[in-house]
Amino acid sequence: MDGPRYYMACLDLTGRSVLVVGGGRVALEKVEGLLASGADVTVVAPQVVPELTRLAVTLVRRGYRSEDLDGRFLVVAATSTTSVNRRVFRDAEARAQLCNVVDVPELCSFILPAVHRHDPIAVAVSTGGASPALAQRLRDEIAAVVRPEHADLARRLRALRPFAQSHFATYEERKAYFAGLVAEALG
Ligand SMILES: C[C@@]1(CC(=O)O)C2=NC(=C\c3[nH]c(c(CCC(=O)O)c3CC(=O)O)Cc3[nH]c(c(CC(=O)O)c3CCC(=O)O)/C=C3\N/C(=C\2)[C@@H](CCC(=O)O)[C@]3(C)CC(=O)O)/[C@H]1CCC(=O)O
Ligand SMILES: NC(=O)c1ccc[n+]([C@@H]2O[C@H](COP(=O)([O-])OP(=O)(O)OC[C@H]3O[C@@H](n4cnc5c(N)ncnc54)[C@H](O)[C@@H]3O)[C@@H](O)[C@H]2O)c1
Repeated sequence: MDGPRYYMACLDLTGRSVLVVGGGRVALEKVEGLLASGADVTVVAPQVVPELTRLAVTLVRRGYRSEDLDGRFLVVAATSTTSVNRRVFRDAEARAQLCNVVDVPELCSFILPAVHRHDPIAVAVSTGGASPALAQRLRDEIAAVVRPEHADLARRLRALRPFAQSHFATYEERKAYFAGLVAEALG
């Protein structure tokens, strides 16, 4: 059976408050990804792996409570207890907050793609939940297409944006200018 047709987006988590429920290896992996995106991370779990205590997160060492969701932009749950994961999802849905329960797509309002970063470029592949193993394989193949000159070009084009805004009067002119520069650089 086909799953949902997911809406693809890039979230700006800089300085935004994110809750991670659970403090095991899987939670650690998610926390590292969230911190790398600039999120302000709170972890709630009775037990946490030692690595988590060395990261710049707020640790709350007890079981999850509904009010832990207060003020969060989104929540990721990675506990080993299905009833807790279910409760987090139900609470998040009731508050219209984004929720990912790791590896349980029916308890997710968003799922995670396989990602390759070559800043500022990011390649993300989702199979819509059909196969994470296939998503990883495709991610690696597509990542090989993204070369250092693409990242350099992206940086140079970004630097030209203020000039284009002030120099060209219309959207059409700016579009033609940037398309021309990309074609000139890459053929
Ligand atoms: C891409 C990645 C991103 C990330 O997690 O950051 C990610 N899973 C990764 C790895 C991975 N996960 C699994 C394996 C074993 C091989 C396999 O089963 O294929 C491997 C491979 C490995 O471990 O190397 C098992 C698995 N995963 C899900 C289920 C449930 C199910 O299938 O129903 C099961 C079965 C559990 C079981 O059998 O018990 C569900 C989800 N996993 C997703 C994402 C979402 C859909 C992504 C998409 O659209 O493709 C979704 C729906 C929800 C979510 O978790 O967001 C990350 C790679 C990170 C990287 O390499 O950078
Ligand atoms: N380990 C893996 O490779 C792997 C891979 C994919 C998925 N998973 C699944 O992901 C989940 C987490 O895996 P893990 O290896 O990190 O598990 P783990 O057992 O090491 O960690 C579970 C964490 O959940 C916390 N927890 C338990 N009850 C809680 C509650 N009421 N409130 C808040 N936190 C609570 C525990 O304190 C612990 O920190 C499991 O369901 C597992 O099946 C594991």
